[in-house]
Amino acid sequence: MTHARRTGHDPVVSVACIVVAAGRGERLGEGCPKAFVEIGGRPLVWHALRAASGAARVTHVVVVAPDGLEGDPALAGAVAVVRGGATRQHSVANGLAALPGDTEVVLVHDAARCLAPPELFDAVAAGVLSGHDAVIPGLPVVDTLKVVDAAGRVTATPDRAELRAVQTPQGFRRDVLERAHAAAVERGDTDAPDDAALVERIGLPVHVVAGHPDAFKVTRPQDLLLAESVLARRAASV
Ligand SMILES: Nc1ccn([C@@H]2O[C@H](COP(=O)(O)OP(=O)(O)OP(=O)(O)O)[C@@H](O)[C@H]2O)c(=O)n1
Ligand SMILES: C[C@](O)(CO)[C@H](O)COP(=O)(O)O
Repeated sequence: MTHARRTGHDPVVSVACIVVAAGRGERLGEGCPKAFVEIGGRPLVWHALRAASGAARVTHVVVVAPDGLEGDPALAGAVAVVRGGATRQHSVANGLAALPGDTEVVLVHDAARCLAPPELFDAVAAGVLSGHDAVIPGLPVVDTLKVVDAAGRVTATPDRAELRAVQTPQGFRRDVLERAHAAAVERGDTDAPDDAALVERIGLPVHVVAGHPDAFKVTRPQDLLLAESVLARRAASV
């Protein structure tokens, strides 16, 4: 995990993955940081780190951890562990500051999307290595979405065919992501919904590739049941 590997493209390209794991998990309500809630007997962040490290194109993994948990054994194997910030955006910025110097491509991944498979990391990295500035995985939405005003009135029904539910890992040329975060600081933005939104704000294109159903975000209690069932399905298929 800490060695730059051949990616199929010469010369060797260093692809780092920042796993953000410093959130509180208020919607999950387990009373501890969400990334340290366990499925299959291991913390969510352990599963996320394992998947990122298992991707053929990922050469380094940096974890952004909650205060006081930087030394947790679940994080062994990361090239660096840094402390989280007040928002996801701040946590990613802390991870960016800790990247190995030779990093050219950065993937940013939510520990909460703990079951995203290694192939998804590779597909996103491949998109950046093929020349895109920013690549994100997305799935078609299954519900009809409405735009609603403050009074609860529907103001629009967007065409579902044009919408995607986006996931992580999201991949970027390192210089692009650093520029996007620096511009956010200059504008005073502190809580971007995702990193792609910051790249959009500096006017650069973001390319969408196929997402994966297992890359869902553990957000509410029922998501833990789904995660356990995905692990059981995987165990049954080996
Ligand atoms: N200050 C923060 C906030 C979020 N995250 C990370 O960003 C990812 C996506 O965030 P989310 O699912 O919203 O996690 P929480 O903020 O923990 O959830 P909640 O909003 O329910 O408290 C998670 O892996 C989370 O650990 C982070 O590293 N630092
Ligand atoms: C980054 C993300 O997972 C993309 O879907 C999502 O925006 C995180 O949102 P949250 O509000 O932090 O759960």
